[in-house]
Amino acid sequence: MEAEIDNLLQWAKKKGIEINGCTPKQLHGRGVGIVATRPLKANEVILRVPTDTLRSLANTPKDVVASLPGATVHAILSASLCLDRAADLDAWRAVFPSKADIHAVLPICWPSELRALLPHTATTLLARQSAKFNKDWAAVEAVYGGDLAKEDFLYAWLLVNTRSFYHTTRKTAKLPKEDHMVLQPVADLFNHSPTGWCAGAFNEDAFTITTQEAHEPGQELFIKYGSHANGGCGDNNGGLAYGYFELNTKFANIFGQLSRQDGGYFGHSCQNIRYDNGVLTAECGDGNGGTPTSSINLNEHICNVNGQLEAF
Ligand SMILES: C[S@@+](CC[C@H](N)C(=O)[O-])C[C@H]1O[C@@H](n2cnc3c(N)ncnc32)[C@H](O)[C@@H]1O
Repeated sequence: MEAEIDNLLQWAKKKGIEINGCTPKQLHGRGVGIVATRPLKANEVILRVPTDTLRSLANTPKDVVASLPGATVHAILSASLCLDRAADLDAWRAVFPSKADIHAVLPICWPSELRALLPHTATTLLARQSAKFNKDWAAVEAVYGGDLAKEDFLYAWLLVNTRSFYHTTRKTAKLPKEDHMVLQPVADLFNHSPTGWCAGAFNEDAFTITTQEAHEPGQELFIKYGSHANGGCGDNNGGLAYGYFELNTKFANIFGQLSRQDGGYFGHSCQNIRYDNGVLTAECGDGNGGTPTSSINLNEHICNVNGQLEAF
């Protein structure tokens, strides 16, 4: 894997992806992750991925998008990943987990006798995920069935599922949350930790990842993943607990549009903030002097996980 990582770093440099004080590394039990190569302080930008290197709906070949009207962005990005056989992608593809790795860890690929051992909550989520995949495959098979095998589409679909980020631009701010899904070479190598994570942020030009605390050389750097639409709320075990968090830390104002984002602090640039029947509404500055009214349905982003409110 060392040669593949060196190759990826050279490719990334050519693409304008800046990596500072850290490098991808094969880690026991976690595939590839990112580790510090020198002492890092808090607030250092360790990765900058220019917007034009993201794989998004906007830069998917127009013929692929046009051939799949009404398909989810997840389906379109996955089909495009399968159909794109350009050698330019080889450096990135070489560090993907293999099909065998994906099959080993993701229950959607497991035989039914193994799936039967899953706890109830996981079975519910898996049923939702399988339904979403089947719908996406039906849309793609109808157009590309002669060219794409279901197994290859599933592999690409699961890569998108486990490696995509949410990224909003002025153009996409008003689209549904799922339409903000993008793939980000190199950023997709950060593993997840629920604590001690680095912060991701984006603007029109780039996506950046910044340390929030000091790291020693060799220490792994993590980010904190959000959930996908096909994740959603888990089941609970009964009983009541008091769940609380500050909405301001979970939602952002993106060019006048309320959006789900950790550390978003929408309250800094929105006013007349109100809440009615699950919907948060406010007048939010759009950066052009306007303050359009924006609403977001909190039920789509907050759930009760075993008595604790969680945003996803
Ligand atoms: C965005 S990728 C991260 C890079 C990945 N490790 C790789 O080799 O390409 C997400 C996948 O990494 C793995 N992963 C992420 N965080 C992890 C952790 N804390 N421990 C173990 N595996 C993790 C899971 O398989 C997850 O689906």
